[in-house]
This record gives sequence, C-alpha cells and structure tokens, in this order.
Amino acid sequence: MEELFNLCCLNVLLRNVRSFIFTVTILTLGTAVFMLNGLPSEYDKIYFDQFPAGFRFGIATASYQVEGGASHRGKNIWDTFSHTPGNIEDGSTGDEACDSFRNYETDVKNVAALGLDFYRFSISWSRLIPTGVISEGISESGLDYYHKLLNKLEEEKIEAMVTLYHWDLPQKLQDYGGWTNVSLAERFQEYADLCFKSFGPKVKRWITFNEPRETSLGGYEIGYMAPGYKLHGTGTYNTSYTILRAHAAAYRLYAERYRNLQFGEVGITLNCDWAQPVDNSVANRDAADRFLQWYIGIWAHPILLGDYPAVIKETVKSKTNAKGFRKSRLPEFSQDEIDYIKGTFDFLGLNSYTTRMVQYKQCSDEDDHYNCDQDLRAFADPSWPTSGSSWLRPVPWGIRKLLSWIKHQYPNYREIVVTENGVSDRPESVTLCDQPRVNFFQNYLNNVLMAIRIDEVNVVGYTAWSLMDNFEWAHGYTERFGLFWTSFDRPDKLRTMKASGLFYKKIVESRGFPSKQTLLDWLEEVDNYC
Ligand SMILES: CCCCCCCCCCCCC/C=C/[C@@H](O)[C@H](CO[C@@H]1O[C@H](CO)[C@@H](O)[C@H](O)[C@H]1O)NC(=O)CCCCCCCCCCCCCCCCC
Repeated sequence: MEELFNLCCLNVLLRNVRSFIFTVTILTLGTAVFMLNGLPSEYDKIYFDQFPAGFRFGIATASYQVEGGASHRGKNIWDTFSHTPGNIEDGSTGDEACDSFRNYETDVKNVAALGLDFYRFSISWSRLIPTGVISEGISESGLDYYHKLLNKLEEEKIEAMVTLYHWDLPQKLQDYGGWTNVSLAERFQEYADLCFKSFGPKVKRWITFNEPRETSLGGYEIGYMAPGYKLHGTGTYNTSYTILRAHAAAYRLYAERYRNLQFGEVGITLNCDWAQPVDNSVANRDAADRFLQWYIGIWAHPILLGDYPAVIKETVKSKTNAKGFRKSRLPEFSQDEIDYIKGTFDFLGLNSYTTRMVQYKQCSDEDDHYNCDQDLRAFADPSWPTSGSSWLRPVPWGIRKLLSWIKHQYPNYREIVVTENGVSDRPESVTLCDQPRVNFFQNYLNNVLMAIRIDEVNVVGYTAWSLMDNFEWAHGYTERFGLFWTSFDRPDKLRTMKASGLFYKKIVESRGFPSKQTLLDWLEEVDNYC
C-alpha cells in the first residue's frame, strides 16, 4: 500500500516536472519566435531552408518615381496631377525625384552592391514618344537613355525586368480620354512594339502593366491617383476593359514577332492584399472571396481563365438592373475578345504588401461604385503593426496564404514572380537604421520560402520595393520605401545603403535562411551597422 502510495506520488511528481519543463520550453521558444519576428503567430516561425536553384532576387523602381529629367521628355499625367495644388501631400512633384536620369550608373552599381540577379525598372512612355502617338515622333535621346541603362546592367551581369506602363501616361493620350478610350489599346501596342524592337535583345522579362487596379480604381474611380477622375461605378470597369485589351495586344505582338528571336517572357503585374475572413461563416468566407475576385480576379480571370469572374458579372449586372438600367456597368467581352485575352501570360507578376480582415456587409452607398459592389467591410486588425503608410500593415503570413490561393484559383498559372514587396517609414531625420524594414523582409521572404517549399507554389523570383526612397505618388516624399536612403536635399541625390539593404544582401548571398545561428549573426551585424 505504502509502495503504491509512493509510486503514485512519484508519478504525480514526474508528471508535474514534465509539465513544468514543457511549459518552460514552450515559453522560451515562443519568446524566441516573438523576438525574431515581432509576432508570435504560427505562420511567423522562421523556416530554415534555401530558395530553389534558379530562384532570382531583384529590386524595383518606376520611371516617374525616380527618373526626374522632366524637361527631357514629353509631359505625362503625373506631371499634370502633381503640379495641381492639393493632390500631393507635401506639394512635391517628380520633376527631379532621385535624378536617375543622370544617376543611372550609381543605381546599377547599388543593385550590384546588393548582389542581385535582376533590376526591375519601368520605361517612361513620353520619354520615348513625347506625345504618346508614334506617328508624331520618337525621341532619340529617350532611346539613348534606356540603351545606356541596359548596357550598364549588362556590364554588371544584372538581368533587366522592364515594365512598360507604371502609371505615367503621356498627357496627350489623356486628353483623348486616357484608358476610357478603347483606341488606347492600339497606341499601347505601337509603343510596346518600339520597346521590343529597340531593347528586346537585352530584356529577359517584360511586364506590360503595373497594378492596373490602381490605374483604374485610384485614377478613374476614387481619384487619388492621376488623372484624378471620380467616375463612380464605371471608372474601374471601363478602363479595365481597355487595359486588358492593351495587355493582350502587346503580349500577342511579342509572341508572334519577337519571342523566337529574343527569348524573353511577357507577363502582367497584378497587386493584391490577402483577405482573411473574420470567422468561418459562409457569409464571411464568401465576402473574403469576393474581395479577392474584385481585387485580382477582375484582371487575372480574363487573362488566365477567360472572361471576368462570374460573381462580378452577375453582381454588377443585377445591381445595375436594380437601378433601372438594362446594360451592366461592367462591359461585356465578345467571345473573340475572351479568346484574344485568354492565355496572354508567360508568368504572373504579383505585388503584395498587406492583408485585410473581411466581413460581410450589405452596401447601401448610393454611388454604387466598385467598393460597394462587393458588399463587405475590409479593415486592418488593430493588433497588426503599423508602417509609414496608412494602408500598409505588415502581416507576413498573408503573402503565403495569397500565393497558395492563387495556385488553387488558377491551376494554369505557370510561374509567379513577386514583383514588389516592401514597407515604408516616415523618419523625421536621416536614419540608416531601419529595423522594422529588416523584420519585414525577414518575415515576408520567409513566408514566400514556405509557400514554395511547403505549399509547393511555383514562385520563381522575388523583388524588393524599392531600390531607394523615391516619389511616393500622392504622398510625395513623405513616405520612404528604399533600401537606400535618398538625400533629396542634395543636388547629387546621394544614395546610402540602409541596414535593410545589408540584411537583404545577406539573404541573397546565401540564397535563403541557412540556419538559426546564421540569422542571428546577420541580425547582430545589422544591429552594429546602425
Ligand atoms: C483625393 C483624396 C481622396 C482620398 C480617398 C482616399 C481613399 C484611399 C483608399 C486607400 C487606398 C490604398 C491604396 C494602396 C495601394 C497600394 O496597393 C499601392 C501599391 O503600389 C505599389 O506600391 C508602392 C508603394 O506604394 C508604389 O510606390 C509602387 O509604385 C506601386 O507599384 N500603392 C499606391 O497605390 C500608392 C498610393 C497610395 C495612396 C493612397 C492614399 C491617397 C490619399 C490621398 C492623400 C493626398 C493628400 C493630399 C493632401 C493635400 C493637402 C494640400
């Protein structure tokens, strides 16, 4: 009996010791994970592995945001928009920006200093064709600028990923209605033809459009982007129709005339936030799905699967009918157009920065616009960290979920290149010590790695935004996204590497996250850099 009692006590004691050790271990691991990532969530555990062989790392900029040299090109819609008082937070313009027009050699040197495989930049349409209409003339000095930039990249063995349209439409084309005018698809094809013919042998990947959603929604429906139209209910849908046709026209031209000679690839860059339903109810899961369909599906579905998503076609039609109009606010594609647009991609470019919580909510907005058509409420969880941009809350696990969603939604997606990912701050004075950006890249890149290794998504490249601080659209120079600090007040617009640049270089050098110890060493080095 006594023996039994002792055994029982011993067992209780052992159980207590085991449970004590287990609790301490979990707490220690939890704290370590929290310290490494800033967020103690399951998705934020660091996964140690390398990116697959052949994976490419790069960094991006866009013409209006960095080039300056405005007097050496034709006028574009961002010149007009930024020179109109009240449109830009600090009243600034991109007239000078980072002056990459003169500093392009430094830019290439800085890309090389990070050890990167490619540089993503965009061509300014009005620098090549001042009025946007090719029959009205081509600028030799414009051609010369991009030839010099491409030659320099070649010298440094850095691949070029070139965006044809990153929001800076020639003003004269805007005067004809911009992307609401379907004939712009032909003007875009002529411009693309000139680019393919002139620069094609030196370009590995072409991106037709950067974030057409922002062009359409920000530029033509809400109005916080150039050209600043507020066409509620129709702006996004009408311009999406022209842009999709323009994209397909450029893709098909390359496929027919250039691919066999130049061996490049053509894709489009779509942007998307992950949509996390607030709970598991059907209503909220459906709402999250609608968020994604309206965000990315409106572009991806016609290109990958053919035509607009059914839920968008049906909803917009019934909402338009309910207002007493017969013809849907969403344009209808003919079968020929559906076939023409379908399949026009060699890869899918994805820009992703943040996540939204999504909940079903019936919309009663009389304006009946793009957001209202979705019948939902999208918001940031208050517990998520903030950044220098009100819309950007770092949520690293969101990109992994989004990549997986794309894989399942579009089984024929071929390959994904993350063409932008990054975070902003608003430092009061010069600081190269951007620890939150270091955390951001660590956690987002690690989630991309998990999407590849665990979820088996075919992501073949990653692009950090941005090479250096630059003109951040409606926010002017108030928000900084660069891995290099830009001294805008100096005539030479000096660029200086930030701690995040050093950290990204480490990941690129070792092609991933080799071990916990290596990561800790990098973080210490980054800390000492500050
Ligand atoms: C006219 C005012 C109307 C106000 C209506 C506000 C509605 C805001 C809706 C929220 C929009 C969130 C937009 C976020 C979009 C991002 O997905 C997108 C990502 O783009 C890529 O990322 C890089 C970083 O942004 C970018 O540099 C890169 O080029 C691009 O590929 N980002 C953007 O589109 C940038 C713009 C966001 C700006 C949204 C807020 C606009 C609020 C207007 C403030 C102007 C204040 C003027 C004050 C004047 C005072 C005299």
